[in-house]
Amino acid sequence: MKDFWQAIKFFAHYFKRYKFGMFLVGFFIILSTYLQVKAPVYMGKAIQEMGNYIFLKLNPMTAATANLDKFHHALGMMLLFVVSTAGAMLIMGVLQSIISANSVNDMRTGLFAKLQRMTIRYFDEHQDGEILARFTSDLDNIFNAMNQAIFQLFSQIALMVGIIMMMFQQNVKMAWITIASTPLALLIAVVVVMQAKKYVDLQQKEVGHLNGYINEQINGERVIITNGLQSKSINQFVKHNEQVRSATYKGQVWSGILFPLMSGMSLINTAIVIFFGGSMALNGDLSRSAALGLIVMFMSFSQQYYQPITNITSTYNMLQLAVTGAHRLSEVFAQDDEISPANGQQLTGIKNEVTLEDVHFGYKQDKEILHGVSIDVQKGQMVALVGPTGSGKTTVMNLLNRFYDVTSGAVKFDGVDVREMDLQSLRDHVGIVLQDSVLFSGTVRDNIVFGKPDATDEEVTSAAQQANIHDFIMSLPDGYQTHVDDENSVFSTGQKQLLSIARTILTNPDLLILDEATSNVDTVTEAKIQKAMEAVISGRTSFVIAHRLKTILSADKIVVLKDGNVIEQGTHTELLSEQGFYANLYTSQMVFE
Ligand SMILES: Nc1ncnc2c1ncn2[C@@H]1O[C@H](COP(=O)(O)OP(=O)(O)OP(=O)(O)O)[C@@H](O)[C@H]1O
Repeated sequence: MKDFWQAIKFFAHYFKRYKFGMFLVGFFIILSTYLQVKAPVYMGKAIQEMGNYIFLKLNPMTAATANLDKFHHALGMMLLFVVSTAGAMLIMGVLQSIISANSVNDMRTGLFAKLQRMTIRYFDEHQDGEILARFTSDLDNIFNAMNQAIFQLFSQIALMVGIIMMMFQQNVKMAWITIASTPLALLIAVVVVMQAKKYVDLQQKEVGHLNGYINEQINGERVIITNGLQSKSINQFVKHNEQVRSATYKGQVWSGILFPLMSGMSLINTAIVIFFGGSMALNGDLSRSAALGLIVMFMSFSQQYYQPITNITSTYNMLQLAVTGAHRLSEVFAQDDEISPANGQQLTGIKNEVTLEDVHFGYKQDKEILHGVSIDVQKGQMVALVGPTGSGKTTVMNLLNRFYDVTSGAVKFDGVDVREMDLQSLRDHVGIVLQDSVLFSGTVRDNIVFGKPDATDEEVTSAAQQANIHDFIMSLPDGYQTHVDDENSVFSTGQKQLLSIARTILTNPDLLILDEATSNVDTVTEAKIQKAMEAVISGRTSFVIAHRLKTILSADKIVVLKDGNVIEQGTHTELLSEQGFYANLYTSQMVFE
């Protein structure tokens, strides 16, 4: 129920942007309902007038007075109402399509803009596929429901109320007869819908499992091929697929029986209406032609009356999916934005030093990762962070750029806490080269000038030369204009990092954070990365996460982290002479070199 109200609030938020359109939709719903329920009245009238005409014509005493004027009038009115109903519905359909398409467009833009404002924490805690699903399945479900169910719900409720009112206005007794079977129809509808929902939910769950399985298998294809696990993989897939088939089939059967059941109910109801209408005529309650007109009118009402129940119940699943989608999108919109302090201090550059002062931090409240880390780096110096996997090296980097905030202690630039700084100015002065560098779709040049779009060709070439990637770029068929994207790229992992280094050189950051890419890198590329790193680090305040110790021998300071504590600090020579953890690490690495 909470989800339901949240969905109402969510849709109201977007619909209120289209107040005039919504007003017009409301107007056309009422108009089309009125026209639709009034048409059977004229149909009954036409039949009654035709009956009157026939009775007058058959009687020689009155045959001369018989004419079809009233019949033609009633028939004309019926046609006018039927055509007008179709016209009103057409306009309503166009309006609701416009509102749906625009609202979903607003949602998509709002969602994307929201993602750009969110903290790194959100992206760390949610899988890519999960975030993507907000844009795909959730927005699709919302769009489908808007187009086919939400406005339909309003118009069908209006139609039901309209038919009931019109029936009671025309004949109270016949109205009671027509609606007498409503409780039974509702009971059938609820049972069928609940059963269908059970299997549609199951189907969604099974499709989720199947997609997860496919994803996992595609990612692990190398391991599968290497270990000859193809048949096992297929067998497992067949099992998942069978579960999807079984749930889909049952859901379809239950959803499918709703229409025949309701049509059957509607026909039985029509028979009851004819039976009671007929007996009213036979009992002489009404003239024969009036009774005939009434029967035709209520036959039409009876058929219309079951439409809303059938239509609302058959779109129930669609509405349910839209409520879930709206709930999920509301959750995303409720996430914290990155906070930049009001009137935060502008960072204009590093004059003296960058420091971490007794920093405690944990990604989750109950699990501290860094336990009082203090590091300082003087302007122009290079600090190397080393330590076993999981010791907290990347975490220190995350705090320097304020991806996360410390629990206690502080990260300071020239004595100013990063939490008091304008976030944009901080990020403008910090450059990051990640281990897994990303390429954006575009040309090679676009990828280098990412942080400085107005860079000249000379600047781009110079940055690529310093990063040792110029020659490779020139060997590509279109040079700097070669089109690349992350999935389908001609660049290896190491070359991507070189490109990323060129990108950073171009932005000329005051503080450089570099996570050395050493995995999957051949020795030639490794040597190139080493040279490129030297070029980008030279004279720049920098933090480097080093996996291969020989790349940081010249560091001004090496900080050794273990289990979130700084256990050693000093230059390479100092640490070697200490004969501690670093010395051991270095000696063991040299054995394998
Ligand atoms: N986003 C996160 N949420 C929760 N815990 C995290 C997150 N990122 C890292 N951790 C945990 O924090 C600890 C330190 O991780 P961190 O990535 O800083 O180590 P690292 O020294 O950089 O390791 P590696 O050399 O393997 O990259 C680990 O126990 C890790 O599981």
